[in-house]
Amino acid sequence: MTFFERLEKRSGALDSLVCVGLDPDFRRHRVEEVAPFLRDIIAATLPYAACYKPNVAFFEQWGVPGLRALEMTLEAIPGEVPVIGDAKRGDIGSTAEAYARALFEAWGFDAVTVNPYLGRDSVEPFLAYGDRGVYLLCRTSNPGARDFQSLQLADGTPLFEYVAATVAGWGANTGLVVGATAPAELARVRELVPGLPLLIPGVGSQGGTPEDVIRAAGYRHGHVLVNASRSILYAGSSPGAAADAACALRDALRAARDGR
Ligand SMILES: O=C(O)c1cc(=O)[nH]c(=O)n1[C@@H]1O[C@H](COP(=O)(O)O)[C@@H](O)[C@H]1O
Repeated sequence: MTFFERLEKRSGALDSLVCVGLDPDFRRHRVEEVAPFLRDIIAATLPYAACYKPNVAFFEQWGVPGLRALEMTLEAIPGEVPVIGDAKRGDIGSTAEAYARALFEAWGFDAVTVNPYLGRDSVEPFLAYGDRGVYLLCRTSNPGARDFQSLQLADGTPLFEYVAATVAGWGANTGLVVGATAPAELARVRELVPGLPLLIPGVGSQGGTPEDVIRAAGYRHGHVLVNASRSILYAGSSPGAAADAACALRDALRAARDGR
């Protein structure tokens, strides 16, 4: 099964669009606490998590001990649960090949985030792993997204729309990253490329809402995946609080679908 088939299956079985972001905060933990902390978070949030998304930067910040914590964290995720390695790589083809080997083979991620700024040849080494998923940055959730991504081409098309339409033809295993903080842009992308799976970060701590996301993107298992990291991990001081936050996000997304 491909990544997107696995994601659709789990998302459907749980009726959950929630992706739990695993981004441990260096202000809150010593490195040796990270793996046990995340192991408890994973155990508690499993009933609600269609997917997990460790952002590798949050492990790399501790150097080699942080990478060991990532290894132990990945071991704590049951095999049937898809895992996205968020690394936002983007480089010339030969280097991209090394990045793809690192993320897919050494780390064993089921999907990755990739920055398509360098163009098609920089993404192809990732696409070559046909059973894995490749989420390409399209319209990010941060304020600076407007600096480049909203610039208009000569015919008036914003760059992020051009990216969406272009990468749609790059392979069967591509998806797009579109932030929850820009619902109008999210709706536009959904309209332009209805068949492409979307990874939607930016709810919770960055201010995006489940209602806006579902109104803009629709509710479809495997095709809409909504990530929250800090607002789940640090919802309270116990894994139970993280579970409650993940459950609440799942329920808010369902309620938005059902018009409740
Ligand atoms: O690719 C991503 O996941 C991503 C893209 C984007 O546009 N915005 C964004 O916040 N992210 C990631 O999603 C996570 C959001 O974390 P929280 O704001 O704590 O929920 C972080 O790991 C970000 O790096």
